[in-house]
Amino acid sequence: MSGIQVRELAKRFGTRPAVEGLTFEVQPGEVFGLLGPNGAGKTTTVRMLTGLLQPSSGEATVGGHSVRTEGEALRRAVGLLTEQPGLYDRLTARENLRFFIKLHELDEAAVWPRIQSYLERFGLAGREDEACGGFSKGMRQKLAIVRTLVHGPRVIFLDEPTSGLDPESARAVRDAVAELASEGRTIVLCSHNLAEVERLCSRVAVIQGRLLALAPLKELRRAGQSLEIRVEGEGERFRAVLEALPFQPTVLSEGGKLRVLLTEDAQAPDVLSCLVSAGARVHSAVPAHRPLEEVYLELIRQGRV
Ligand SMILES: Nc1ncnc2c1ncn2[C@@H]1O[C@H](COP(=O)(O)OP(=O)(O)OP(=O)(O)O)[C@@H](O)[C@H]1O
Repeated sequence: MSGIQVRELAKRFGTRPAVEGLTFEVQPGEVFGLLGPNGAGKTTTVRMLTGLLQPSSGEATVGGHSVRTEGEALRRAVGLLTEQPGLYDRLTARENLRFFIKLHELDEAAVWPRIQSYLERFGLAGREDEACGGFSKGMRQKLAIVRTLVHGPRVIFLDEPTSGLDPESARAVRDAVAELASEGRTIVLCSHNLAEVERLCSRVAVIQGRLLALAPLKELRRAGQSLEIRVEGEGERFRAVLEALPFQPTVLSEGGKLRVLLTEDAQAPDVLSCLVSAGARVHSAVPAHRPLEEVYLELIRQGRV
């Protein structure tokens, strides 16, 4: 079985639970976001799913390998980009990569063309024979990503992959991630960069010691969608009539702009016909999604109570 299947996974350090009751699945070809505030248990979860830490209870299968009983095979099969690039400063980029090629017992001649294509994509081609100690933070990060991909893993865990990268490099990395997913690889992205999560992930889990939410990104954002309407004159004149609609929407007005919070798409036509009947001249009406950040912060707030 490929992809990731997690069932009631938990880790305690001593008597203190770091994470518990984690249950989710990630399909091949999916970019799955693992979100949560500092100390929420993301790293602990990733370490369990990559065979670096034994769970206290529960089970998970990653790329067909049990995290409990097949740690060795699992560690060889997955790709893991950790927060710290963990490169050998005194070795050149090529030597660093060669080290991992040997570790995975791969034929260098066979894998190098793919590695070379990543080096080119990330602007590192031509720098292969320089010592990593002299690389900038971004160059080290990009080399660490190449290293994560050396063995062509089917399941890839990326912790803050674009941290420290300039916008152009960050885009190159995002494009590479999307491409890896389109090749049918399973990708788990841990990130505090919610704009990046919105761009890359199809589904997310929000955790804080336990699962607070597990949903397609679209669904999370739909919670609290709104309609942004521009009318002639002051929007405030229409607030009362809109709030009197059967579904009693919350209405915010500012100058000629009205923001009507909806609970479902089907309410939009009612809002517009109500406005027109009340004599409003409507210039535009645009559905607006609530930014992921707002939904995320609300989930964390609710999770704390
Ligand atoms: N080896 C360890 N020994 C004891 N406690 C640990 C250990 N590793 C993690 N923890 C605890 O487990 C909890 C979860 O930590 P974890 O590093 O998984 O969080 P995180 O979500 O990755 O945070 P961040 O976003 O800051 O990286 C924290 O309370 C942390 O102190």
